[in-house]
Amino acid sequence: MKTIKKMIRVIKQHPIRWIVGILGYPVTTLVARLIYAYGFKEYVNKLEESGITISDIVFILGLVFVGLLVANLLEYITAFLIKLFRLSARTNIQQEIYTKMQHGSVMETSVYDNGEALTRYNKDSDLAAAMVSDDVVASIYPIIVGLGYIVSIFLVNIYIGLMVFVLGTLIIFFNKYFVERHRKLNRMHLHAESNFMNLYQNTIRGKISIRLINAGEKISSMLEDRAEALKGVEDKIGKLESYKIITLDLFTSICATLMIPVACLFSARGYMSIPEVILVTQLCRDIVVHISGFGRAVSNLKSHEISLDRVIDMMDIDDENNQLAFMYQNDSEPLLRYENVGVFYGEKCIVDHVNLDFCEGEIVMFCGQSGCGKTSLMKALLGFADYTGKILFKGVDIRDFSIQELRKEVSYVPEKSDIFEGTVIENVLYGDFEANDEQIMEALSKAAIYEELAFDYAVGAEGMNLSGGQKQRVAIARSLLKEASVIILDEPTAALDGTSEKIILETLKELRDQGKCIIAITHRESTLAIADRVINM
Ligand SMILES: Nc1ncnc2c1ncn2[C@@H]1O[C@H](COP(=O)(O)OP(=O)(O)OP(=O)(O)O)[C@@H](O)[C@H]1O
Repeated sequence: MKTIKKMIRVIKQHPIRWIVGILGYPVTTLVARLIYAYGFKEYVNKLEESGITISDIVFILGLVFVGLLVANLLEYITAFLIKLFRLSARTNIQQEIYTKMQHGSVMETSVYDNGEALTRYNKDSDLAAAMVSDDVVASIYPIIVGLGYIVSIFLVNIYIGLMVFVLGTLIIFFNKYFVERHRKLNRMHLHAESNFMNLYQNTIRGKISIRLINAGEKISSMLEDRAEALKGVEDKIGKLESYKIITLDLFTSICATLMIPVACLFSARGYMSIPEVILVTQLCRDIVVHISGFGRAVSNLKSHEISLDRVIDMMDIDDENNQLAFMYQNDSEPLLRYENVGVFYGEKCIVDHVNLDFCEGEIVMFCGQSGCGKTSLMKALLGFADYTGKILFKGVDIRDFSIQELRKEVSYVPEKSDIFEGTVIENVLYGDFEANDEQIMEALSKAAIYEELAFDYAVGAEGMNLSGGQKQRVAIARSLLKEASVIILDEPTAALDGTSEKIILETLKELRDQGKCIIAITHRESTLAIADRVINM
């Protein structure tokens, strides 16, 4: 029941396509086979009649041919529909994952590091889509078609029908053991794959550091170990599949073969005609194929359910609070107030009982021991860390209005900003995509970067061809482009030379004079010098 509920979540986006695709394919296949069987029977009957003409035979065969053609055409259309469903289901899942990574709570999304998020986005979304489409078709198909065949055998001879039914049920029960083993191994496989991907991603990201500390060999050997672990699980899956072939599949095929002498015996005793023996033999072989297919499909369905669970985990991430904006200015209140605030990462309390006020038109600077929680206090305001107590913006508890609205009012330059692949201008535009050239130039010049980097200078991935100070200044220019009333800067001048620092500090003073609230975290004496207030934590 739980599995069905999970599946419905994906199916409900294209229900018609799914229902027609799932049921249409096996039903039309069954109809095609029945037309064939009926045509075969009629053909044999006619051959046994005296006075049969060529035109009678042509008429029967023609009728069967047209019937088969229509049934096959419908079969292909429904097969196409289910393929279409699979593709759109995968795209929808990926889109939801992508959206959650963008809009889900930062605290929850940070659990998924790069490798894990990528495995879920690429592999799990594909397997989850396969589960609700191909695996369901592959499970229903043998039930509908196989049952149709068993009924046909019952109609020919009830005893052989009963034997086939009992053996088929027995084989399905044996299959259960392999399904469970396969599911366990598949879970291990996904885990091993994520493990490998995580380290692989880290080696790409940290390629410079790895060279600097001469850790290449160590990392390579760790990667090899993880690849080996992955291969180990793949070997186990391969062994299980081979074991299944030489036990269950062999048993299934022996059962089907045994039906031939039994049918011959029935024929010798006069209970069946020779054409019926041929028909039963043929149908028994088909049933074996369907029973094996059913086993494989259920096994895949159960294994792929793990992937569905993994993508649903991500799809269930809560969106960041997006209540309606509810902002008003209460002049008697400070712009920003921390009331008895404690910041937490999970159970870990970083700071507690913090009471602070920040007003318009002032520069407040934080300094204090590394790791004492300066950045965390700012992260709480931006919704990146859990907190207790109250944070008030313009007199209103920030929990009472949307985090998106709040972020419009706050510009934040982290200690290490994200620099994206693209031009300088493209990087700065993240501050305000609507900004015009003049505004961009002003931001670049106030961030002391205007003369140094051309607008269209091509920035490499993660800003690899920019100096530390240039990255910092591009990030500051980006934050200046955003019209915010609070500007928070984490170590804004740490990587700057004296001249650039001077320009940035002038800019901060200018912004303060325009009524902005500037909050900076710094340890640098020359930067602290322009503060109206210094908070020592
Ligand atoms: N995402 C996180 N999960 C768990 N602990 C965290 C997380 N981020 C920071 N911490 C911990 O919170 C504490 C405070 O970190 P924070 O970055 O706020 O310090 P800071 O005062 O800004 O330090 P610095 O001056 O070195 O930047 C540290 O002990 C850090 O290990």
